[in-house]
Amino acid sequence: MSAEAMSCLTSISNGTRFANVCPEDVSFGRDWRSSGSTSLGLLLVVTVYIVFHQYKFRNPKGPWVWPILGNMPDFIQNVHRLYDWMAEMQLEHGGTVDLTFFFPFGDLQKVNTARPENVEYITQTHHENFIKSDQNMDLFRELLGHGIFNTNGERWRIQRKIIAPMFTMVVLRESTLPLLRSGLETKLLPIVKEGAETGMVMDLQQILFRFGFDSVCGTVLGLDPKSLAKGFPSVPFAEAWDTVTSTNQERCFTPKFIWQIKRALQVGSEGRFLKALKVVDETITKTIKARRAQLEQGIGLERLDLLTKFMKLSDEEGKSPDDQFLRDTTTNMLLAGRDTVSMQVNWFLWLVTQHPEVEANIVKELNEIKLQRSPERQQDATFSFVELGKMTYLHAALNEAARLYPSLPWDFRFAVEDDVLPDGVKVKKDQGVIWSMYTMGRMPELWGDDCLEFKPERWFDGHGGLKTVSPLKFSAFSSGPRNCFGKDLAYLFMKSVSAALLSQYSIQLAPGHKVQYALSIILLMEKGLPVTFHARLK
Ligand code: HEM
Repeated sequence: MSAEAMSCLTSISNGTRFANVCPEDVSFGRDWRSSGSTSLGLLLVVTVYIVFHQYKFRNPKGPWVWPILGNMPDFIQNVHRLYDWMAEMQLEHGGTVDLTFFFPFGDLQKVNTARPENVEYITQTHHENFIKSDQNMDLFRELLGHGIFNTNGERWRIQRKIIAPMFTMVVLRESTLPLLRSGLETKLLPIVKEGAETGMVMDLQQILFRFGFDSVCGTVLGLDPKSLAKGFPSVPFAEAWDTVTSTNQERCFTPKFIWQIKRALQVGSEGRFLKALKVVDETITKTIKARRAQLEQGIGLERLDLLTKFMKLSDEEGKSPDDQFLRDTTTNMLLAGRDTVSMQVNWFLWLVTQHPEVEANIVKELNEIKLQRSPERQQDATFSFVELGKMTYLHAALNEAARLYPSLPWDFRFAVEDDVLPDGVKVKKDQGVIWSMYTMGRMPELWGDDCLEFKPERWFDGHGGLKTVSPLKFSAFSSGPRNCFGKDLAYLFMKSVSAALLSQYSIQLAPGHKVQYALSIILLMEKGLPVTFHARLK
């Protein structure tokens, strides 16, 4: 190296401007100047882009929107506590936030609200502008077909008209409850009894999932998959159903182009989805065909399951529903009724393990109801329809659990046209709008400063009855024309199961276990609910 070059390097290391020190080293100086101006230019472009981006996508209602990444960095950081993160942001920004995911790859910009007046606008007064769009239907079409959850307009209206009358109190009392009581006596209680006698730790979430699946299959298809049995057997239909629902849910948290590539290549979760869907479809189609053949021979006309009832329907021209309608409707009913109720009971029983005073009140109420029984019915492990109606405290406690841990924490629609929500937030055509039942149950302005506490007493009207609360405040079952018409069935299930268990057993959470929800459309517990059962003294 020349002496001049050496002196140059020394100057650099001394921090002197080497263009002055080495006037002869022209090429070195020119390189530096051109790469310096390139860097400056680049910096300027990036700065202008960021300023423009922040101006165009400025987000007064939500976290900082990163160029390219949108809100993905915050999302990834908070994904393990998604619903609480959302609740914190919504409360901080007056109830509504804007979030943008994968901005450059598609329309994943969402308005997230928890304001009751917005929910009323979306689900009731302007529900025709907020629909289940093609984007929504693409996610679920293979599983739900054109069933009630996955349709709009006339097709939805007709299904609602056909299905809703099948959920009357008479039907629940005459058809659903006997099936439920028999399942409790022959399946769930014997498993729990064995667990209590051996003192083993059992996953209550798993037990409830299996019991929920068998019950809903009985109610909807008139089929008993026997998934809740000693040793928790592997049942292909039950396992396929679990796989189908969990992998289908993954799509909701994955950019469309990614799941569509996986779907085309049939790999990963999409590969598992397709395999499991085949098992589900085959089982349901086989059941439909077998039932139709039986009914045509006049066999089983008295059956009480929904499938048989649908098959017996006929329109003005005497036509009964075709196999595709039956397949889609029964799949939608399985989805509606299984995880929702099982998980609602799961969260409720966990809360009871954490609140001995609530447990004591429930047990007192159940004992008082049992005392009114005739002597020959004293030992019945399950409760009658009339008895379930008397369980006011249990009902209040279940409401309270659904307020804090609604089994559907969010719901969403897409805007047909540009719109403005009552709180002034603009929604663009085709944009997604989410409303959060999880946040609504935790808003001090709706429930008071003690809103995070589990207090069944808040549901009482002061005269021994339960308060009537607007679905825009207690939103777990949604509101408006697309509200949940399975609500009475859900309470029948939740009360029957909880009363049968709590009247006989106290439940204790396994020591050291921390309950945390999973990232899922239905609020599940990430690592189940390990508990022990302890028989109550008679
Ligand atoms: C604790 C249990 C339950 C909860 C928290 C719940 C909650 C909900 C919610 C939030 C919706 C609105 C969904 C949407 O906008 O797409 C809904 C709709 C619906 N639910 Fe439930 N549900 C429960 C149990 C049930 C049960 C047991 C059934 C019957 C088997 C049922 C049948 C339905 C149906 C058919 C709809 C669609 C209504 C429509 O789109 O017109 N639900 N439910």
